[in-house]
Amino acid sequence: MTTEQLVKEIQKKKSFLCIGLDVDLNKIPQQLLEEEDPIFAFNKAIIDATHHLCVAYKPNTAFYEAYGLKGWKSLEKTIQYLNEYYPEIFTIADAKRGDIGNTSTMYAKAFFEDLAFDSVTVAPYMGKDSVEPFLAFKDKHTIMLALTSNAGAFDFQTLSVNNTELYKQVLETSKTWNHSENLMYVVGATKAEYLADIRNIIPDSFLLVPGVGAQGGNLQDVCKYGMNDTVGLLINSSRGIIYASNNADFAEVAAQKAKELQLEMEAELNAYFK
Ligand SMILES: O=C(O)c1cc(=O)[nH]c(=O)n1[C@@H]1O[C@H](COP(=O)(O)O)[C@@H](O)[C@H]1O
Repeated sequence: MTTEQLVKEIQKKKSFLCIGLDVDLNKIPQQLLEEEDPIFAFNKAIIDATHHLCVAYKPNTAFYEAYGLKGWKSLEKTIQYLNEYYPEIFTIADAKRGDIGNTSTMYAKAFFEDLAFDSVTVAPYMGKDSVEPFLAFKDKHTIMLALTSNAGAFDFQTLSVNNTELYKQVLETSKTWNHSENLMYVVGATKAEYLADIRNIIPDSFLLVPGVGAQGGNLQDVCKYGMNDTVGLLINSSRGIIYASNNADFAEVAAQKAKELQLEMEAELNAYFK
């Protein structure tokens, strides 16, 4: 999917919501455990109930890898279902990969070719040759960690290097890489006040912003500092939406939660583009 197609979808739905499909069998309605593939059954119900309110889904691969072959199969069925029935939706494999170039190429093939995701998250720690193999794929997007939502973000990401903070150096340097137009960046919603500085370095890039809902990030603050003329934001909530109920009405209640966020996003879009 191209960035232009993503922006069109945001404008059409008045939403830049990304729903995280982080499925934990201990948290889903227990009657689903009788299904042949409980993870896929859960995802399908959530997707069917919420697809009109969001523009992206982000399965975090950890929640699938934890269940071995069965989990990987559920991930494959989920992305195939999305690509077949909701091809307008932007898909993110949250895998946080990155390795020597030769290995990164295989990671890129796994997520972009075999599973056919639109994007994958990567870690920048191994540098240019670990990220460029992902960037080489046309109309695919590589979402690199910049400033993450967790407390440990302050262990390394904000340390001073070259008289700047490491995450800022990561942003600056990554702009010089081949096909850097295929980069997006992760900035945690819990770090909204840093977005003004971040926008000075990467004014036009899309940002994936996780951390509203369960982690306490504030949507309005993220929009205030992070929105740009093409919106430039995908705000993710996982647990806050998919586990809003663990009764038979889970999909319906998830849709209500998604609708609440969509309405807040619509208000932000109306204010910015008035
Ligand atoms: O790359 C991510 O998506 C990510 C980066 C980050 O800084 N913080 C963060 O929470 N995430 C992911 O975003 C999701 C957040 O989930 P909730 O806290 O349940 O909304 C999880 O899949 C995290 O792994």
